[in-house]
Amino acid sequence: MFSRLVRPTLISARSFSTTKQNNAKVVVAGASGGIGQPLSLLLKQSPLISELSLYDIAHTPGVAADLSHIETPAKVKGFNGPEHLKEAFSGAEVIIIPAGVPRKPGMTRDDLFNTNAAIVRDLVQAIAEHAPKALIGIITNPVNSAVPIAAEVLKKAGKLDPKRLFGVSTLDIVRANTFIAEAKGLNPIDVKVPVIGGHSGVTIIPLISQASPAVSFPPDQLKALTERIQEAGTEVVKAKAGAGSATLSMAYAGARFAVSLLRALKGEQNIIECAYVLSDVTEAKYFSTPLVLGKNGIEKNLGLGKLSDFEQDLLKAAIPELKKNIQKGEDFVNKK
Ligand SMILES: NC(=O)c1ccc[n+]([C@@H]2O[C@H](COP(=O)([O-])OP(=O)(O)OC[C@H]3O[C@@H](n4cnc5c(N)ncnc54)[C@H](O)[C@@H]3O)[C@@H](O)[C@H]2O)c1
Ligand SMILES: O=C(O)C[C@H](O)C(=O)O
Repeated sequence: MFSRLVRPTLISARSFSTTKQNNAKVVVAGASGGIGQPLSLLLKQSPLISELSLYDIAHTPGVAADLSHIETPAKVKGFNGPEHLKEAFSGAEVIIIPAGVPRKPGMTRDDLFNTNAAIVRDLVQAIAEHAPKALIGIITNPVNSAVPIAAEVLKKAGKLDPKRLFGVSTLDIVRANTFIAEAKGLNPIDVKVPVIGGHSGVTIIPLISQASPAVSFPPDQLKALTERIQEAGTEVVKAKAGAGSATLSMAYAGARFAVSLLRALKGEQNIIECAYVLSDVTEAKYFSTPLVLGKNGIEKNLGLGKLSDFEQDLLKAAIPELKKNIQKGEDFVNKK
């Protein structure tokens, strides 16, 4: 089934005029940041977007003015500060949230909770008020807790539609594709590796046994590759040495995910992405698996597929950590 994973083409500036267009308003919340800026740049190139709404608490007018000169149809508008949330969010079909602080060396994603939980809560509260039908993609870490926070806020507002809320784990898939392609001398464009679970350390579960094309590795190499995929975010944090975490690869992954949502909204069939969503596939209430996307968000959850013994053990290790992260997010909204 994973051969049907679809990789979007991020269309270059001049090719848009012959391509079918859409009228979607897309919001990037956190648009001035390390992820927000390149993500907005990539989205500005999509013919599926008629309005690109850039929201942040700093620097948005400059980012919007800059991007607005690019010769593609998407109209760019910048909104600075919470008093503009209504205008920024109203009528949006897709809202992608990369707002919040990134890690420094030595930190875990969970160490970001104290700062980022409130940011996600407040932005999602504004979505509940101004764009309750939007498809929401949460990039902000810790994703494992941020998505439960968003769900609880939406639930309290009577606006939760579990089919429309996603934690963006696409970067894990992008990395798995890249690393497996490198190891086997393949073109990464042809490689599709599902990555399930959550988005931190042991909760990231690459399903290399389900890769397309089929690949196999001796046990020690399989373990090393799996651990590299699980720790790839830390690899970037260390390399950036205090200047943040992955931004450019995340912008690519975020654009890939947003474009997949838009293509599905437009009625394209067989759009499949893994994402961290409300789920009854495992004991963890939120879990990432491959999803068929459609006009209303999740059309079908494709579940785990057949796991190898090695992957079963990864799943066992992930569940307690996921449950803890989920509880922490829910408690943040409900036990104040
Ligand atoms: N899901 C993933 O795979 C993944 C990958 C990389 C990074 N991340 C996470 O994405 C987040 C952003 O990373 P970054 O490198 O872009 O950080 P950054 O500090 O460069 O940018 C964050 C932006 O958020 C803005 N912001 C802060 N509070 C806001 C609010 N209340 N409303 C709107 N905007 C607000 C800031 O002004 C800034 O422009 C971090 O939490 C990071 O851990 C997730
Ligand atoms: O590692 C981080 O803190 C950022 C992100 O979650 C990543 O996987 O790159």
